Amino acid sequence: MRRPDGKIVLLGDMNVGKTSLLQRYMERRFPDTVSTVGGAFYLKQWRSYNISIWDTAGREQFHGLGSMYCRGAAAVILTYDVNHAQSLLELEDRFLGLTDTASADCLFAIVGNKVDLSEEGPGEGGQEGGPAGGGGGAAPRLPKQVQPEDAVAFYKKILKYKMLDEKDVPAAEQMCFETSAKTGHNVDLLFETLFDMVVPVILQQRAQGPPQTVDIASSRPPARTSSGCCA
Ligand SMILES: Nc1nc2c(ncn2[C@@H]2O[C@H](COP(=O)(O)OP(=O)(O)OP(=O)(O)O)[C@@H](O)[C@H]2O)c(=O)[nH]1
Ligand SMILES: [Mg+2]
Repeated sequence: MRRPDGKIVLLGDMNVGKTSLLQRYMERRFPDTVSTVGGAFYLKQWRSYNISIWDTAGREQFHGLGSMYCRGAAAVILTYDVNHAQSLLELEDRFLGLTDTASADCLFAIVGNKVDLSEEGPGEGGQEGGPAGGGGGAAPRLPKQVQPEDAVAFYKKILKYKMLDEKDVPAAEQMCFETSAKTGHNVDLLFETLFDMVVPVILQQRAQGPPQTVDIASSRPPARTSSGCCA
């Protein structure tokens, strides 16, 4: 099996759409999901690099596994639901600490998912969304509870927590995304922006010594999603 050169990990509360985002990107569809048990990964070839993308369980009972999945990560995608303010608070309270095991150069992306459901968000109708409103059985729109500025403020808190200087890391505006796994809005942009950014981190990790990525040949994640999405 190909050995991954670098690792990206999705973290966030249950139900925010981590599995759906990954399936939208890797399989170009929005299937029904079941709450993830343990974790699962996909392998993505990007240029000449193999990047593993790990989906984790948001459920409290699997919380202890999070720091294991983050070990050596080149990037972490901290995911929340724009229509559910508590999911952003959970990132700070429960998930940020799990990233202590990530690479010292780890990049952080903050992703507000389910914008298709919010009153101000892009509607359904293809990869880049469509007209707002969406008739014909579309779910009723919800008041958006988290604004982009809230995500930017959280990004700045992360820099403080990691004791990083703003000028040494990508700007908050570059690392905060609003997505819809349902319509595909910004999903390619999110993953492909990160892939391009992790390549220098991978090169840096290589220069520092043996990779800290999980050896897929010998690792056994505790369980896979029932969608069986491991590549
Ligand atoms: N409308 C809408 N629904 C979404 C979106 N993303 C996910 N969902 C729905 O939200 C529910 C949870 O999605 P999952 O992808 O399973 O969430 P998760 O973050 O992986 O949850 P855990 O595995 O429990 O941590 C499912 O019913 C999805 O269909 C989105 O962008 N828009
Ligand atoms: Mg999941």
